[in-house]
Parts: sequence; structure tokens; C-alpha cells
Amino acid sequence: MGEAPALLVDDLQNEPLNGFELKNGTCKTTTTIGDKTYVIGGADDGTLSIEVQIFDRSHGEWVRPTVHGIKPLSCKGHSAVLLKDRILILKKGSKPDDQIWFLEFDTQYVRQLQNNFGNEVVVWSKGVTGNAEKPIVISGPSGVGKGTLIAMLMKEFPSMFGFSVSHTTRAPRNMEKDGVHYHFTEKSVMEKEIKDGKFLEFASVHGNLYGTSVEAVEVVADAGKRCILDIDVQGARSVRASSLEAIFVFICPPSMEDLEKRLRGRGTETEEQVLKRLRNAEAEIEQGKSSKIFDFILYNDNLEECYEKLKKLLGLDGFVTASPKSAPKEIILPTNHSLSKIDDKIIINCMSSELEKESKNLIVLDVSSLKGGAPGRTRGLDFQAINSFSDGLTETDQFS
Ligand SMILES: Nc1nc2c(ncn2[C@@H]2O[C@H](COP(=O)(O)OP(=O)(O)O)[C@@H](O)[C@H]2O)c(=O)[nH]1
Ligand SMILES: Nc1ncnc2c1ncn2[C@@H]1O[C@H](COP(=O)(O)OP(=O)(O)O)[C@@H](O)[C@H]1O
Repeated sequence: MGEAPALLVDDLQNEPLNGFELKNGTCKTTTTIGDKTYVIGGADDGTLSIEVQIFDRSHGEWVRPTVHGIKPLSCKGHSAVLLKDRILILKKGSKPDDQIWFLEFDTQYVRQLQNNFGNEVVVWSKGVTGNAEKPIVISGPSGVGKGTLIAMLMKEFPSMFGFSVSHTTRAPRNMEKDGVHYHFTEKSVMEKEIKDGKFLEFASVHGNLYGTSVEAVEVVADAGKRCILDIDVQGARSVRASSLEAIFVFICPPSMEDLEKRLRGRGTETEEQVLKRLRNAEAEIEQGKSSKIFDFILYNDNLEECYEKLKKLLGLDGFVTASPKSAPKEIILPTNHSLSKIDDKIIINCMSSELEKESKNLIVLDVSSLKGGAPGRTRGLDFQAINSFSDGLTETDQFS
């Protein structure tokens, strides 16, 4: 795979495009990977919304890829740099939380989608500074105590954990609040959103549809918290296969009799629903124990003991106080810039003539520790802003 040129909008007219001419002023960049040239930028309707087309040099034809993920909002232009499995897009004149994007063309997630869809696939993901700790996926049969254990964790460590609020088509229980316990939704609405790629995973459980939206996981990570997902075994399997790296915990009841007692004792289900949940529980326990999805299996016999074990495996035993993390500092990329790439570092050189007289402002973007978040996010970006003054001194600020 050849090194891509870091392109500025002005360079585009000079880019050889196998006879296909780019319209002037459409703010497009081209990045060539093997036989393919990815043309990213302003749509032909004259707006500056960001579209993707691929020119297949070996066949001399244009390919319109299937584009997954939410694409970046339109902008005044952008620069593009080729990384190993994705193209880094630096948007010009955009807000700090919307200026760095990735067009994935060969990540694990893209290859998985390519297998399913069988054609050219690319995926948009938004660049996020800093890392989020691995989310925790908790599964187990209905009534085993997942919700109780999660509530204990959130109560003891409120600034550390955040709950992924799932969508479901089941009716709310008496004490359940929309947007807090679940996003209660209509089946047709949820099915449409699943089709639109908004869900990290979904499954039909006990006759209802449940699913985790990408947003549900990312709002928790964006708040600097560690995300907890309470999902069934099918959902856990889907998350395992996704780009989201997580810790998987399965909670087992001490016996089926205890499970039945707890489920009935909770008093939230009709007799018919209780029986359905108990029937499903046997298969879930079987899968939870035998499949290689779960990193840990915990027996919830004595609640306090089980909670202590959960804390231990999360490294929280003996934990005294959780210091809230400070939000990452914001950095605004210069609209006028040139780019160069040295190993895993992208050097963004401010081209403002005013600034250039006195100092040469550089921003170094470190992409050595990129990590897939939920599909749609790439975490682990690290910035350094360097002001080099005419006397040779440098001033460095780190943002991560
Ligand atoms: N796959 C998947 N399962 C979910 C999701 N949210 C909840 N579940 C699972 O759906 C099942 C039923 O949940 P619920 O109706 O709240 O009943 P409860 O588990 O008995 O409290 C449980 O196994 C949950 O773990 C989700 O977003 N995705
Ligand atoms: N270790 C335990 N021993 C006895 N009862 C428990 C234990 N853990 C949870 N419970 C009770 O069992 C019921 C079901 O627990 P819940 O957390 O709602 O299960 P889940 O979220 O897995 O469906 C609740 O009434 C809860 O208070």
C-alpha cells in the first residue's frame, strides 16, 4: 500500500485522475490505495456535503461504495491522509468535536460488512481524543440479579460508571422511566433505525425487540465514564464480533429454583411471561457457560459476595475514591494548513501568513494508539500544539 500524499484543496486540480476531471472548487481530495482512488468531498449538486466515490484504476470505472455510519456534516473543505486501514480526514472550519473523521476502508469492521454485503464498503467514524475504558457487558437470565448488581455499582461509583440505555419494544414496568431504564419504542420505528445502522447490536428476547444504539454507548464514553451494558447472550455475541472492545461477564443463578423465586418475588411479570423467561433461562445459562463469549462467570448466590467478586474482577476492590476525570481540552485546527506524515505522527502546519511572521504554529496529531470504539467512533487521538518562536524556543501543550 503506497503512501498517500497529504492533499490540500488547491492541489486537487493538479492531481492525475485517469482522465476524470474534478470540478473546480468542489473541495475534493483523492487518496490512492493500490488500484483504487478514493475521491472524497463535495457532492456534484454543488453543496459541500461529503460524499465518497472510488475510481477503480484496474477496470477504469467508477464504483459507488456502500457507505455505513453517519457521515460528517458539510464543511469548507478538508485534507486527507492515508493511514494503514483508514483515511484520516481533517475538516476545515469545523467545531473541535467535528473536525477529525476517519473513512475506514480495510478495518475489521469493514471486512465483516464486506462479507455480509459482498460489495465495496466504507465506514465513517468520528475521531475522539483520549481513551475510554473498556465497557462491561453483563448478561444472564432474567431475574438472576443483573440489574441489582449494576445498580449497586452505579451507586457506589457514580462518577465512574454510566449505563447504556437500551431500546426496547416491551411495555414499561410501573417504576421504569423512558430514557432512564430503556428507550421504549415502537417496533416499526426500531426496525427502521436498525436498518439505518444506528444499532451496535439488537436481538429478539422473550418475544420483544431489544437493542443497544451506538449513541447509547458513546454518550457514556463521551462523558468520561465506563459504560455498562445489560444485554442478553445474543447481544453479547454481536458485541464480541464488533469493533467495541469490552469485558464480558455472565451472571448465573445458584439454581433454577432460586431463579424462579427471584423472578416471581420481583412481581413485575405476568404468569405467562414468568414461564417464558424460565424456559429461555435454561438455554441462556447453557450458552453463557459453554460459549467462549464470556471472560468471567459469576454465581449470584449471596448478593454481597457476588458484588465483591464483580468489583474484584473490575479492579475495584479496596478502591477508595474515584477522582473525576477532567474533560479533554479542545483544540481548533487552523483552516489554512499543510500536512505531512512522519510514522504515526501527522504534522499540521498552520499556513496563516499573519502567524507565520512571528511563529510557526504546529499541531502534532499522534495516531499510534487508535482504537475502535462502538462503530462510528475512533478513539485514542492525541494532540500536541507546538508554538515555535523565532528565537528557536518551543512551547508544548498536550491534549489527549
Ligand atoms: N440484546 C440485547 N438484550 C437486551 C438489551 N437490553 C436488555 N436486554 C436483555 O433483555 C432481557 C430482558 O430484559 P428486561 O425486559 O429488562 O427483563 P429483566 O432482565 O428480567 O429485568 C435481559 O436478558 C436483558 O439483558 C439490549 O439492548 N440488547
Ligand atoms: N443474590 C440474590 N439473592 C436473592 N435475591 C436476589 C439476589 N440478587 C437479586 N435478587 C433479587 O432478585 C430479583 C431479580 O433481580 P434483578 O436485578 O431484577 O434481575 P435481572 O436484572 O437479572 O432480571 C430482584 O427482586 C432482586 O432484589
